[in-house]
Amino acid sequence: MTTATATDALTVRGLCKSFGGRAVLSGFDLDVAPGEVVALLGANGSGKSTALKCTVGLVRPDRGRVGVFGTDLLDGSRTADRARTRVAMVFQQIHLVRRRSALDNVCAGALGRLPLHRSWTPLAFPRELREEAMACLDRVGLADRAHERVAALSGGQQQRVALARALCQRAEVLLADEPVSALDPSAAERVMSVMADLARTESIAVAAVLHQPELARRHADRLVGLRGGRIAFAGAADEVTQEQMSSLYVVNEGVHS
Ligand SMILES: Nc1ncnc2c1ncn2[C@@H]1O[C@H](COP(=O)(O)OP(=O)(O)OP(=O)(O)O)[C@@H](O)[C@H]1O
Repeated sequence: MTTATATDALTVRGLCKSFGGRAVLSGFDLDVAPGEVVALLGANGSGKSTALKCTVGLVRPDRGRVGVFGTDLLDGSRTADRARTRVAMVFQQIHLVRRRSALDNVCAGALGRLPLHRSWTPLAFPRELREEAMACLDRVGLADRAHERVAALSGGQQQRVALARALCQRAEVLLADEPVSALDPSAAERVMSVMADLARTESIAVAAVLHQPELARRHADRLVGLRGGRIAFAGAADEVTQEQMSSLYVVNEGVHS
């Protein structure tokens, strides 16, 4: 059992989830500190996405606890809802409004923290917010594309817009589900570099599901391996052995794919 420290941004304990009586997650634990990048690795069907979705509340776990800076995220309270706004999620299939500009999409990241008494339309985003969004785009190297429609950007650029949107949300925890799986190697490298740089410079706690072990080793501080819904290993990126890594991808009768 892992022990949470006062500095952890994200603390996950004992998550369990079954679908149709079949256990897909059995006792998942995770701690991520501000500024730290943790990569979740594992074969298809090992439970990585379910672990992230349970963590953010998109899937209700059967058991377990999720804490964000000490607040229980799953207890259904208003405090939990507020704590959830500190968490952003980035997916493989990029959830941006394709016909809107990159800048509008980034501004939309702030909707959760804007006053609720007026409904914001892209034209009404306040000037300060547009400036902040522009600074976020600049942080991911896309200030010069701010006014282009998202549909006109490449997959890697769109994923960087998604990261800028998380920045504009002022997220302190970022969960990324296969953020680079659809990208070519050089775009994947760039997106991971940007994500790791944001983690370190903005003190964001990042947990990312990755399918590329070497990319994970290069950009993550720690690696967590999942096999058949259980943690197979967890350790510093430079200490996890090649054998441990390879063991995740061995065809195994216990793994659901
Ligand atoms: N909503 C659902 N209903 C039923 N089964 C599900 C559901 N979501 C996930 N599963 C099953 O849970 C298991 C784990 O799925 P999950 O998507 O978490 O794995 P993963 O490690 O992320 O896989 P991949 O690398 O292929 O994305 C799989 O066998 C999957 O079919």
